[in-house]
Amino acid sequence: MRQFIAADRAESLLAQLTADTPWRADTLTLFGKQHAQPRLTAWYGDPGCNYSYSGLAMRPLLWTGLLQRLRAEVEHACRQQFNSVLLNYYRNQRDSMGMHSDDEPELGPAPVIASLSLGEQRTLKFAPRNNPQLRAIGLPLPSGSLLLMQGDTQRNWKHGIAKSTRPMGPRISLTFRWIGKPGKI
Ligand SMILES: O=C(O)CCC(=O)C(=O)O
Ligand SMILES: [Fe+2]
Repeated sequence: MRQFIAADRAESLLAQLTADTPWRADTLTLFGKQHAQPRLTAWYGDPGCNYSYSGLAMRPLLWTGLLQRLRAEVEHACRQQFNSVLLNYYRNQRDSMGMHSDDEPELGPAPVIASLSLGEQRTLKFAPRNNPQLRAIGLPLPSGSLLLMQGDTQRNWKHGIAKSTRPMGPRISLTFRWIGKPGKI
């Protein structure tokens, strides 16, 4: 994790993306039950980068100029290509992300995910999946930071963002991914 963009640029990106993104409020089906997703999302990618999780199939929106510029900067910093990005919008302290691993088959055996944080600092909790000797850790993600998850991170850990009782402002995360095209995984 490292500081990637300056605080004032992060603030203006937050404002721009909040206003200009066609945010979705989705309902997930988990074990046959319907749940409103506790945050808003938007999925962008190259044509054909379809992604599905928790019973939700998502077709990508076409890249905007702004997101393409950010993708190029993140690719340069990570020396890694990304063909899609999932945006998460946490409106306040009541929005959250349940504990999960990004281990869908589309992402391949060792997913590389670069996550850019804008706005309110939230803590990404990591909990071990199958090694009881490992302890959960909390990673605070300041505005403008870039987190790279790769290798066995998804295999060995779950991660998520808990609700808070402390009032919090909005946060957007941009999670850049590589989705294997059918037949190329
Ligand atoms: O908002 C975050 O930092 C976490 C996002 C995440 O885990 C995901 O999009 O899979
Ligand atoms: Fe994730």
